[in-house]
Amino acid sequence: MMKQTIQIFARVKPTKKPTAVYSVDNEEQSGGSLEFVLPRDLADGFVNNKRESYRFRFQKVFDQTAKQEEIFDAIAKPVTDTVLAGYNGTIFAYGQTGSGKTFTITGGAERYSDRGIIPRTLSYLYQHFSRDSSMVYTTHISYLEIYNEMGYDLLDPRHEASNLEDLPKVTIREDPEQNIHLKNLSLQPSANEEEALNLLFLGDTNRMIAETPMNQASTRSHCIFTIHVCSREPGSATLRRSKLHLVDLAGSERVGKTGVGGQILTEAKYINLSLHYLEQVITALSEKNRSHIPYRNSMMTSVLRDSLGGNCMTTMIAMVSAEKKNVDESISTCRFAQRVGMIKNEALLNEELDPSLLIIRLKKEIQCLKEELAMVTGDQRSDELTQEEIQRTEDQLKVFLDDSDPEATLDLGADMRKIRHSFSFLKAMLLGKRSTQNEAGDISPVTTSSIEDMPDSPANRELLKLKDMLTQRDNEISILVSMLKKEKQKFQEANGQLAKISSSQSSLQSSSSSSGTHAERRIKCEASEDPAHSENLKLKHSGVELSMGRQEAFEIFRSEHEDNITIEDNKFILKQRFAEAKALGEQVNLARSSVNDLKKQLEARRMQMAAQGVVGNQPNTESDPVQERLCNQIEEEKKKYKSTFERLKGLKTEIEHVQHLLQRAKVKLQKDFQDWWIQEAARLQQNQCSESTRAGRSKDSSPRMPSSRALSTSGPASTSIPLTGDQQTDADIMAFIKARQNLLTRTGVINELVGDSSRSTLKRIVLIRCHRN
Ligand SMILES: Nc1ncnc2c1ncn2[C@@H]1O[C@H](COP(=O)(O)OP(=O)(O)OP(=O)(O)O)[C@@H](O)[C@H]1O
Repeated sequence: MMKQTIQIFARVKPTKKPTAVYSVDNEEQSGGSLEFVLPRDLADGFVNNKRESYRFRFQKVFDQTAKQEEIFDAIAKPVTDTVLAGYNGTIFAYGQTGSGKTFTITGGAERYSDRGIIPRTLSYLYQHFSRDSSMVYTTHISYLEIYNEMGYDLLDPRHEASNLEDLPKVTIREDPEQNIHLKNLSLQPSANEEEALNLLFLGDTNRMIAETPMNQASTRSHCIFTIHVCSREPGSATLRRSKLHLVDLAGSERVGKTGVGGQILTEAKYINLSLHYLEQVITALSEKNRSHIPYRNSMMTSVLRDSLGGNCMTTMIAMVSAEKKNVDESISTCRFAQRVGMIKNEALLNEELDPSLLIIRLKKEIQCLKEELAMVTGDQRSDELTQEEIQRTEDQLKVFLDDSDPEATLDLGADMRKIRHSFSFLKAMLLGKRSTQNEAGDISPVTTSSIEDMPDSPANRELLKLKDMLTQRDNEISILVSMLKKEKQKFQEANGQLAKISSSQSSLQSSSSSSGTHAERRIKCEASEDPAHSENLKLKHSGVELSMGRQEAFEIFRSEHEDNITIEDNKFILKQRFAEAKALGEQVNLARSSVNDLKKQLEARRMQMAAQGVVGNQPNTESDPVQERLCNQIEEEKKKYKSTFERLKGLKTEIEHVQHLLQRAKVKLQKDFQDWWIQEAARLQQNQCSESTRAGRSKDSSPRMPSSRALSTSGPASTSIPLTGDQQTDADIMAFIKARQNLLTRTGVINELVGDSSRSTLKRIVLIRCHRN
C-alpha cells in the first residue's frame, strides 16, 4: 500500500497583459510557493481588504515560461510510473475558464511541441511496453464527458451523426461492494500509440462538434480521459489492473461573476453545482473525523471517488492567471488547492487472479480431490478404461521408463483402474522381453543383474566402455544441436529486424510518396488549392454537398479565418517532415545495405583464412586485422542505422500528431463556416422581408446593384436579390434563397429587421462568380 497526500502543483499561464504583483519561489526544501501581493485598493472589495499578501505552498510552481515537456516530466511521469507498477493514478487540472487546463492536459492546437499530458503519457507508456519484455501489457481507453450532470461517451461512433441529447447517457451503477460501474461508456482497445492517439483525436473532435455558440461545451463540461492498463508475467495467472484518469475540469469561476442568463445560466449553475459538490467532498475529506463523504451528490465525484481519498495516487494542477483582472479567481483556485493538498490517499496494488486461468486450476484441483476421496472411501470406479485413457496411461508409463533420471516419478492420479492397468502393462513387457531373449538362443540368459553380479567380467567392462562412449557422443550431439539452434535464432532475429525496418520504411515512404495512401491523400487534399478537392466539397457533419456558390464563399471564408495561418504553417511543417522522413528512410536503407555488404566481405575473408589454415595444415590462430576492421565497420554502421531509425520513429509520431492537428483545424473551419453560413442566410432573409414590406408600402424603388433585376416569379423575398444575368448562377442563388426562406418561415425566424451584411456576402459570391465567368 502507498500512502500519500494529493500532490498539488501550480502553473501560471503566460500573458502579455499587465499582471498583478506575484512571485514564485521553488528554492524551498519542502517545495515551492506562489505569492500574490495586492495593493490595499485592489484587495478592497473582493478578496479581503485587511490583507495584502497571499502565499500558497505547492509541490512546485511552474511560472509563465514553463514548457509542456517540463510539466510532463515533473507531474505526469511519476504518476504514470506508479500506474505501470499496478496502482491507480489521477491528474486533474482545476482553474477558471481560459487558464490553460485543456492546454496542459490535452495540448495546444497549433504546434507539435505544445502536446499536452495525454499524448506525452501515451508515448511514454507505449515506449515502456515495447522495452519491457518481462510483462505482457494490454491497454484500453475510455473518454467520458460530463455536461450538465449528464455523462456522454466521447468515443461513441454515433456521436458524429447525432445530437448530444439523442446519444445514450452514461449512467452510474454501484455494486454491493460499492464499486462504481459506468454503463454505456465504451472501453476501446488500443494496441499501440497510434491507435490511442486516434481515439484521443476522435473524442476531442466529437467534443468540438457537439459545441455550439449557445453551448460552449469545452468550458462548461468536465472531461475524463482514462487509460486502463492490464499487465501480467507470461504464463502467470496473476493480473495487475490499473487506471490513469486525466481530467480536464470545467471552468471554476463563480456563478455570481458570470452574470449570464437563460440557458447559459442553467449551465453555469450546473457547473458550479458540480464543482461545488467537488468542493464539498474535498472539504469533508480534509476535515478530521468526518465519516460521511458526499460522493454520491454528483456524477463527477462519483466517478472520481477513488481518486479523492481512496485507492489512487492523485495529483492536482492549479491553473492560475497572473493578470490583474483574474487575481481574485487565481487566489480562490490556490485556496482550493491548499485544501486538496491535505487529503490523504491510500493506493493499493491492484492484483487479481485471471478468472479463466483460476477456473481451470480449480477444476483440476476438484478432479484430484474427487479421485483421492474415491480412493479413501473405497468408492472406486468400476467401469472400464476407455481406449483413449489406456493409450494415455501407456504413453505416460513409457516416458517414465525411458527417463534416465532415477528420481523421476509417475503420476497416474488416484485412479485404481489406471494403476492396475500399469502393472499389467509392465508385467507384459517383462515377460515379452524374456521370451525374445530365449528365442534369440542366448547361450546363457544374461540379465542386467547377472552382469552386475560380475563387475570385472570382460563383457561388463566392454559394456561400461560402450556406455561411456555413448554418453560422450550424446553430449557432443546436444552441444552441436544447441549451437545450431542459437545460429538459427540469430538468423531469424536478423531477418525479423530487416523485415521490420523495411515495413516501417515503406509505410513512411508510401505516406510521403504520391501513391495515395490515406494519410497522404489527406495531406494532398489539405494542400490542394483546387476548391473541387480542398474540402472534399462536403460538409461531413451536415451531409450536404456544397453548391458551387457556397464553395466559393467557403474559399473566401477559409482564407480569412483566424486558423488559416496555423493550417498553412502546419501544412508547411508536414511537407518538411515528409521530406526529412524520406531522407532518413534513404539513410536507413543505405546503412542496412552497407551492413549486408560488410557481412559478406567478412564471410568471404573468414572462408579464405580457413582455407589457408587447411592448406598450411595449421589452424590460423593469429588475429586477422582485416577481419577486425570489418567487424568495427559493421558496428559503426549498425550504430548509425539504429540512431537514424530512432529518429525516423520520432518523426513518424510527429507527422501523425501534426496530421491530427490539421484534421481538427479543418473540422473546426467547416463547422465555423456552417454556423456563419446559416447566420448570413438568416440575415439575408430578414433583410429581404423588410425591404419587400417597405416596397409594398411606398411603391418606391430602393437602390440596387447595377446588375440586379427582379424575378417576376419569385414572390416578395426575391425583389431585391442581386442577380448576375448568368442563368446557372441566378438559379443557384434563387434555389438557395427559397430553401432558406421555407426553412426559416417554418422555424418562425423571419420577424425582425437586420443590417445588410448578408447582402454584401451574397454580393461577394455573385462578384466572384461574375469574375470567373
Ligand atoms: N502555457 C500556455 N502557453 C501557451 N498558450 C497557452 C498556455 N495556456 C493556455 N494557453 C492558451 O490559452 C487559451 C485558453 O487555454 P485553454 O483552452 O487551455 O483554457 P481552459 O482553462 O481549458 O479553458 P476552458 O475552461 O474554457 O476549457 C488557448 O488558446 C491556449 O492555447
